Amino acid sequence: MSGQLENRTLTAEWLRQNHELYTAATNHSFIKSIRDGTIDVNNFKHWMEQDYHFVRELVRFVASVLQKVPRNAPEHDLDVILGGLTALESEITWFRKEANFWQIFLERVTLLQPNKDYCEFLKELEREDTPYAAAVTAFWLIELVYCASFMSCLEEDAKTPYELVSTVKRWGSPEFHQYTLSLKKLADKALENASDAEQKQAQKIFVRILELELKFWDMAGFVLG
Ligand SMILES: Cc1ncc(CNC=O)c(N)n1
Repeated sequence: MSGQLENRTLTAEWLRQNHELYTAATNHSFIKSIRDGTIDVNNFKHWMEQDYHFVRELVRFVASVLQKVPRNAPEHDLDVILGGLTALESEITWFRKEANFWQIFLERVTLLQPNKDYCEFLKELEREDTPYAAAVTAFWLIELVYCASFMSCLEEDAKTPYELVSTVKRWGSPEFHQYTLSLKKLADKALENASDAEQKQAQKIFVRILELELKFWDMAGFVLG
């Protein structure tokens, strides 16, 4: 019964409608190569240098979501977004530490086109004319793609290399999963209260995020030379 109710939410419906794209974004060959231990370390380093810069733009986006939380929302709603924002601070510290370990020079990275495109899209979402419902739905989905992807690398039969365990735990842990469920609740509540036009806008953004996540993995798993 509760399962049925859950599946009637807009986020669940959109996941069903876009099942193929969602699966492509969460079962990418890059992630599979981590899971089966065959990953080329250069691909991993390549992903990390690009992702660090993406996350810096993500901070600005999450700050914009925080500002859009309705003042009459329960205190808990703001706390969830604030928790997401503070987690990004330790994430940035973690990226720098990892970069040091892998001998990556983060300040020398050239942003590749798929990363630039994604960051540009985040900037659009940061604008005032992107309603809270669309923004919080986007935020949930951005986190969900990483969670669902990296969770698979922690399954019992996964052969994730030891050096990558801290990475996959960052996004694939049960705690991170719980956090994505909290975001999903915020998204569904906001979407329920949104106008038809706002729901349509959020749905478009939903599809765009999945496309951008997929292209981000494609970029990461491909190293020239
Ligand atoms: C491209 C991309 N999508 C989602 C995430 C996960 N959120 C925060 O770290 C990420 N790091 N990078």
